[in-house]
Amino acid sequence: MKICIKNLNKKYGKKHVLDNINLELENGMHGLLGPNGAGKTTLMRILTTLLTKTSGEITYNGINVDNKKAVRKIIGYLPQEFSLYPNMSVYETLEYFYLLSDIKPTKAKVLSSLRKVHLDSCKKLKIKALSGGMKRRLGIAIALINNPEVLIVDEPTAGLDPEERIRFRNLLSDLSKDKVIILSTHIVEDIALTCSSLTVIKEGNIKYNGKVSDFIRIGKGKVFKLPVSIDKLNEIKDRYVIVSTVLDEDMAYLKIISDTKPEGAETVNPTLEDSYMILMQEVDVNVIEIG
Ligand SMILES: Nc1ncnc2c1ncn2[C@@H]1O[C@H](COP(=O)(O)OP(=O)(O)OP(=O)(O)O)[C@@H](O)[C@H]1O
Repeated sequence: MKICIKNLNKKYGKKHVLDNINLELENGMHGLLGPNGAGKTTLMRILTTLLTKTSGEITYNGINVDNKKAVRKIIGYLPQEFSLYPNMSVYETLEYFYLLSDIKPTKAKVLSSLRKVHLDSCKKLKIKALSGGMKRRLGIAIALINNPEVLIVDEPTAGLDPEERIRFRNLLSDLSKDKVIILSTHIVEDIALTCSSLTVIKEGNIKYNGKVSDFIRIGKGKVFKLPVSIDKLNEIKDRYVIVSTVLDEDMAYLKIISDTKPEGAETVNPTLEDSYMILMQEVDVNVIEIG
């Protein structure tokens, strides 16, 4: 599968929300990252045919996005919010969505769908008894009913506990072998651990598109560990972008971003988050107190 996006624009009235987006996406896990209001959901909703573009062209192996009926057959979408009937069981819910998709829900098909998302042992549970992670895995099973070649997931791990996040990430990685998966998230770690390529959007413009490994190199030679005494902290805050602060007695152990190496600092390998911070030039101080 190859998705080609050419000169895509979306305006709400005079507001230019997507500004001449050009992208090519192939099979594998593709991350979509950007601050609130960057245009990620708008882009995903246009890709799923739920929203019409203002101008530009999108094709899926040559099939134009304007051909909604054909495109909907090849796309599965897990939106940020979705509702299910609380008193239906997991099995009944999936059966119901099979019917909505005009596919006969044989027992073998429904059970195979549940197995894919590791919910076969919970088939009798009512929706209201599911955890957030189980509900989202069921959402994936629903999105996969048509065996889509493209799967688009919006913030799937927000609010999940670490165990469910890991399980969900592994599920997406397994599915990405023969699909294009577009994963939009604010959780940079999810992208670092699952995606091979990445698009960063800010204010409707693409700031980066390419391999995750190349993106991380943006931060090479610009990220440092710097121990300072707590009384010098304010002075340092004015001079550098601080990505994390660990306080221990009268010392602060900082991770900072700087174009040049400050005195007393140690150069460290950048993470995806550090490189993202450099690209965005936004400060998000993370204070962990010890003792
Ligand atoms: N229906 C609408 N009418 C007018 N403006 C809209 C509409 N939907 C979204 N916007 C605006 O478009 C911009 C992009 O919104 P979008 O939801 O695509 O961003 P996002 O990157 O998904 O943000 P978030 O990470 O917060 O979900 C925002 O400025 C938003 O206010």
